[in-house]
Amino acid sequence: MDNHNSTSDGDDELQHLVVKIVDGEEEEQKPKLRVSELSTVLEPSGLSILSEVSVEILAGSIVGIIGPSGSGKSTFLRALNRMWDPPKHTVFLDNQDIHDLDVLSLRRKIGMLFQVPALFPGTVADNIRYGPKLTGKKLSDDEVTKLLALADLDSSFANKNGNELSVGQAQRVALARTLANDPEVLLLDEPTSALDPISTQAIEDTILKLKKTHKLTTVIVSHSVRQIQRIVDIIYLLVEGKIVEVLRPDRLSEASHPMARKFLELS
Ligand SMILES: Nc1ncnc2c1ncn2[C@@H]1O[C@H](COP(=O)(O)OP(=O)(O)OP(=O)(O)O)[C@@H](O)[C@H]1O
Repeated sequence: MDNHNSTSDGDDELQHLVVKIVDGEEEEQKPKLRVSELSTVLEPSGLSILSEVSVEILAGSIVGIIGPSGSGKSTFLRALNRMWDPPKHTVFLDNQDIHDLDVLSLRRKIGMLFQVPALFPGTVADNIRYGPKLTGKKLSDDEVTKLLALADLDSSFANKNGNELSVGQAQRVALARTLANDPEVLLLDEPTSALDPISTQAIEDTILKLKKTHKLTTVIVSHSVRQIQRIVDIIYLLVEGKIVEVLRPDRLSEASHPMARKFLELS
């Protein structure tokens, strides 16, 4: 771990900072996710992707992960809901080791959205109903409409086929489909990098709305430093598999790690 900004459990200064940023008050907030000394080594090559990453993600906060290409951002994000299986005792949801949860229910609690939406064959409504159906729940037309509205789509989309949609519309449907599972945490892996500005804004607005209305915890990986500054409460800067800086969005220019400075200058 570099000395710039430690993220270890004992770092009172960081916790203080995070609590203030998220709430605007000095109120104690519980960590929703805790990552403890997460290291990921690829076998058999021995390539190290993540190295002793320790962070706390507070309930109801929006956390941004930025860093150069190949620094391990997606791997970190995927480890949080076992799309990439982390070692045991390294990732905790509400203080419970995620390995102690059934993987499907974990992924319902921790939903994920990728760079390019992949809709299932069928209508938009079929896609949105898919997750709840797996647990025996059939969403009503009204519930589908509400989920569409949450992702800034009107009810006329419900009967459209996935292949009639633009990428931006499909991404909003993918978001509504993820939200249909009523997740507690949303993982977003460069969710708007393939989208036009209007769809990008719709996704950003939805993320901010969900924070207010549902106190949803969100972790977003983005190459857009501006996007990160627009929506997140706290930024983790990942370089070569290590968190090298923890920064407030309005203080990004204060990054001191040389790689971090270079990355920010070039972004
Ligand atoms: N399954 C895999 N097999 C081999 N190498 C992998 C695998 N997954 C990731 N890597 C390597 O691990 C490193 C980190 O990858 P990761 O996708 O997490 O980085 P990233 O920061 O998200 O990159 P980008 O910004 O380009 O998406 C890269 O060098 C990548 O090539």
